[in-house]
Amino acid sequence: MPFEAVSLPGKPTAIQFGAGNIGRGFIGAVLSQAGFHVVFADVQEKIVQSLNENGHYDVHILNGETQIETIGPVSAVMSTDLVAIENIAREPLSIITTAVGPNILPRLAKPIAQIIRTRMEEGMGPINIVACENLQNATDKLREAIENELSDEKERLYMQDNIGFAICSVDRIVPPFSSENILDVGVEPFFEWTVDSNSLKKTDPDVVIDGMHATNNLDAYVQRKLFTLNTGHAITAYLGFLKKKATILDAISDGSIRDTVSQALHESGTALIAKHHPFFSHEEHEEYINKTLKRFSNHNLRDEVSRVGREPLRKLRKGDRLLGPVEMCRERNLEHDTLLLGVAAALLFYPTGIHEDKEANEIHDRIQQEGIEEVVSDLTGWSKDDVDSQKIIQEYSRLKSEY
Ligand SMILES: NC(=O)C1=CN([C@@H]2O[C@H](COP(=O)(O)OP(=O)(O)OC[C@H]3O[C@@H](n4cnc5c(N)ncnc54)[C@H](O)[C@@H]3O)[C@@H](O)[C@H]2O)C=CC1
Ligand SMILES: O=P(O)(O)OC[C@H]1O[C@](O)(CO)[C@@H](O)[C@@H]1O
Repeated sequence: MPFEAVSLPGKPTAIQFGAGNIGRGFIGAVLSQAGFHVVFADVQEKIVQSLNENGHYDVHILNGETQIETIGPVSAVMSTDLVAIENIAREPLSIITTAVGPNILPRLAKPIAQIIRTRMEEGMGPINIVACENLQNATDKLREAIENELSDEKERLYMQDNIGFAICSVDRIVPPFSSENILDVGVEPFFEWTVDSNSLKKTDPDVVIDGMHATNNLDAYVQRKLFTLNTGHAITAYLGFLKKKATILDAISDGSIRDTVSQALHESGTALIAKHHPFFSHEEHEEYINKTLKRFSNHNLRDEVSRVGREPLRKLRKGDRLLGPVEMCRERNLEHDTLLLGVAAALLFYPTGIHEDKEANEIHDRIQQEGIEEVVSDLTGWSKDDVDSQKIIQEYSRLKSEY
């Protein structure tokens, strides 16, 4: 069934691809509260239909008290419906955001290329695109995919002059939430959305977005978040899984897991401070680590270790939350044994039943078929006799026999 996004006179439009946890619980909510008419583009017909029928939804701030923010007016289209997408392109659009998952991101190239093409044909002015995914340089990857989707040099030149592609760091824990209304979301109180100010184009209408912080030092923010919050979260999930803990709260409440995660974050932190000095001081970073550990201990969130550990192959990519801080430490000759333990724990993540994970299965099968040495060497790019490869394998064997 086709869905039309209704235009609201006087309000600038924002398209948010992905009406999931982060889409509704964070980015869509910030944009709506900043004065945009938010049009969600998703592939789930049920969600799209509900958004159009209700025109709003509730964000429950999970802080132990009843705090609800109603977000609206909003509407939605199917991201596969290129006619509906084209119609939004003609609106007073100023920003496109995404939160669909790094593996899905390239699929947005087609609808976004359609928006760019339509705006070029209509002689319309600049807009900005910000991919809000847990992936370094996600927006750059999206831009490459869009570039390949465009038909000719004229479209590419229009894109170069009129489309701002800004990378960002997106930080708010939004686990799945159960409520009578499928649109409602439950979020932690904390949020931080930081966008690269150097890449933003001036748009018309130009709206100052409260809740979006623009900086010209984005790399430092991205790495601080990815190599602290996400590194700590992932290691908590993988160690929690091994100790049969269901949730992040259960896992972080285990003293030995907490100590290990804290140690890993201090290893990563030492490298972050060294790399981004004087952007972070020791004192500030210590506070950031403590705040992160506190966020994992939020008694009002039910965040399963299976969700936080999901897609371990992606999390084990070079530059991501596990090997990223390890490389930073290796480059500087800094201690990183606990981070290597985290890598070993990720290799043992193997949830079954309703939590089964394709990537975890793939790792498991590859280790069975090729052996742990081969898999470690392939993922890390290090030789089999590299001292860190050996350490990962030792930790892997130890954890495997212990749990
Ligand atoms: N949930 C969280 O706490 C946080 C998530 N992130 C990142 O945000 C991104 C989204 O994560 P979540 O919201 O948790 O996932 P989610 O699974 O709740 O939402 C993803 C949404 O994308 C939609 N989708 C899938 N294919 C699509 C397509 N082709 N076009 C349009 N929509 C499509 C899905 O139907 C779903 O509604 C990920 O990159 C994640 O790493 C970042 C920070 C926090
Ligand atoms: O969304 P991903 O990249 O699979 O990883 C889960 C992580 O993302 C978050 O959802 C938010 O940053 C965290 O809860 C967790 O660290």
